[in-house]
Amino acid sequence: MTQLLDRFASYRIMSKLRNSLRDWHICSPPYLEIHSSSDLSTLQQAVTTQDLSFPLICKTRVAHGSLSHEMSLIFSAGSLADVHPPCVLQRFVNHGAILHKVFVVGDRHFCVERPSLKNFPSGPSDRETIFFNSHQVSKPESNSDLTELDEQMPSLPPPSTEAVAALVRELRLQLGMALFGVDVIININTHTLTVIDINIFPSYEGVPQFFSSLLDHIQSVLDKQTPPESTTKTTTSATSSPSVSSESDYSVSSSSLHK
Ligand SMILES: O=P(O)(O)O[C@H]1[C@H](O)[C@@H](OP(=O)(O)O)[C@H](OP(=O)(O)O)[C@@H](OP(=O)(O)O)[C@H]1O
Ligand SMILES: Nc1ncnc2c1ncn2[C@@H]1O[C@H](COP(=O)(O)OP(=O)(O)O)[C@@H](O)[C@H]1O
Ligand SMILES: [Mg+2]
Repeated sequence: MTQLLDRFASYRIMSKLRNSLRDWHICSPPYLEIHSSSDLSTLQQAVTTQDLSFPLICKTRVAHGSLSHEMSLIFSAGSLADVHPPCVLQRFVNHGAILHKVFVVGDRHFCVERPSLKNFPSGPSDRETIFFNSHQVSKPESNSDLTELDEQMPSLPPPSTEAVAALVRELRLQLGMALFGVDVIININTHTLTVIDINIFPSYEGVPQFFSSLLDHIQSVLDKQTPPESTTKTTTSATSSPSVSSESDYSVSSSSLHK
């Protein structure tokens, strides 16, 4: 669970998805971990070596808390002086300003559309670094110049239902969690489903079925935990089992309920 608090850890999980989900053409953008401050030329060299093309999006290593949503868009090698380690530099992927939030509750998941960053021309440019807070661009009510497309573009296909289901199945296994969120975008050029973020405590905003799904999930956890003999002794034992408090799935759901 703690791995999702650290973008270095969660991005390693994300980058392995390309192999495990090869048949579904799911990927995550290439990125570079910046552990500590170094001189500009070393950083520029690292970016070139990793074949990271501009623009780049820079995000803090820490993935939760108010400061973790402060990020920047960097358009040239000279502007790499604007990064503040520890952080990740990730290739910016044009996606038509649409974010798909996938909210997972046990065996079920729900997709909700959100606003997102607009497209930017590929390749380096002399544009100044743009500093922004992700809550300005990807909350349901976000209304920012950064999410207004500068050009008309054909609408993108929604993410494939089967590919999203495969992604959720794989992440559930890898994370060993039943309550989490995944942010995905569709690359406007390749239509590839691209994973950009995994969230430990998503809001489930826009999912009216959340509470009933959560109850179903808790019930299924309890059903799996109840020893077979006790089910025959009393019909109420499944809902009163005290052992549930040590179940990690339940701890997570409990925290989510308190958000
Ligand atoms: O990192 P912390 O400070 O815990 O902030 C969280 C994350 O930003 C969540 O996802 P993301 O990182 O993708 O923005 C977000 O959920 P949603 O984006 O799903 O709404 C939560 O929104 P609220 O639960 O609404 O506060 C927000 O509290
Ligand atoms: N690689 C990327 N390419 C394009 N847009 C991105 C990329 N990564 C993030 N974004 C945009 O930035 C927003 C915040 O990034 P995200 O990694 O989800 O951070 P947070 O933890 O703040 O939610 C996303 O909702 C999306 O609009
Ligand atoms: Mg996010």
